[in-house]
Amino acid sequence: MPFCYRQAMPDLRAPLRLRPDPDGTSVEYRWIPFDRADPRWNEPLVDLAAEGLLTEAWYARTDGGNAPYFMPIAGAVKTVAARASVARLVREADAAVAHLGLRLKVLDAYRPIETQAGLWTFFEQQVAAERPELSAAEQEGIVRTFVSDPRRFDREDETTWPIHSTGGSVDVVLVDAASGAMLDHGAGFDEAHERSYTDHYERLLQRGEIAADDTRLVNRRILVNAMVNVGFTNYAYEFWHFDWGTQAHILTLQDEGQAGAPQAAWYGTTDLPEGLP
Ligand SMILES: C[C@@H](N)C(=O)N[C@H](C)C(=O)O
Repeated sequence: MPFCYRQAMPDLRAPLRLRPDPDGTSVEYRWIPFDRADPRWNEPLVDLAAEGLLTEAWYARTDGGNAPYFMPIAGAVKTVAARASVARLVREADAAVAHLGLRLKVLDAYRPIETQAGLWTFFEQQVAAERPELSAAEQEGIVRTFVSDPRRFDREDETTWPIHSTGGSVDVVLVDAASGAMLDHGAGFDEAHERSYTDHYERLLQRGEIAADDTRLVNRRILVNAMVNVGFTNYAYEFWHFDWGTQAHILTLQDEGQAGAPQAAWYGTTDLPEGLP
């Protein structure tokens, strides 16, 4: 049974947790240890589409429709794959939004290092072009907020493993079940802007700048509450990013001060099995 405060009938429209440090950026998870004795350590990656989930391999798209990239990212895989238990939990979250006429759609999960490097380069170039007044260190701080750093990756060094290379991280959005159209979450997927911070619209509501029924606020609440209720943690700077079993998952549980939370991650870096393109 995964560690979580699962509610039988969660209020999917409940307000979201606010980041404790609204000025902080990015999360340093690499010092969280791994438990290689955990039975889930060797759990296989599975194709999420074959598991009945809606998927769209955003980074592999060749039709130019994958903003903010508008082109495929190097090494992107066509299969949206995640660890078997992660697939099961996403299915549970998907079922929890069905009564609202909604589905979850997974845009990325397991990610090869080459793709992680391609994303890092994209954000480096974007931030440099948009924020030339910032120092190189300040620019890197923004890049780190939106992408895990792949540059020191070493299979033998567990402090260098980007979370998406473990199959325990998933990037998820809500879509209308009938039309398949992506809902308005108030920011685009992978949009490097404060609008993407999960609590952005909660803060606007607190300041009286939006109404309590604002679609962007409500959609974001439904997505995050559905995923968190089955055991995922959300990355505070990306409304779409969720973890289970990764170093970021453990770090977030610790930051939230959850008593009895696991102390070590159970998914390490892995490879796509042969047969999954
Ligand atoms: C690039 C974005 N979709 C993402 O996955 N960011 C997280 C923080 C990561 O790269 O680990």
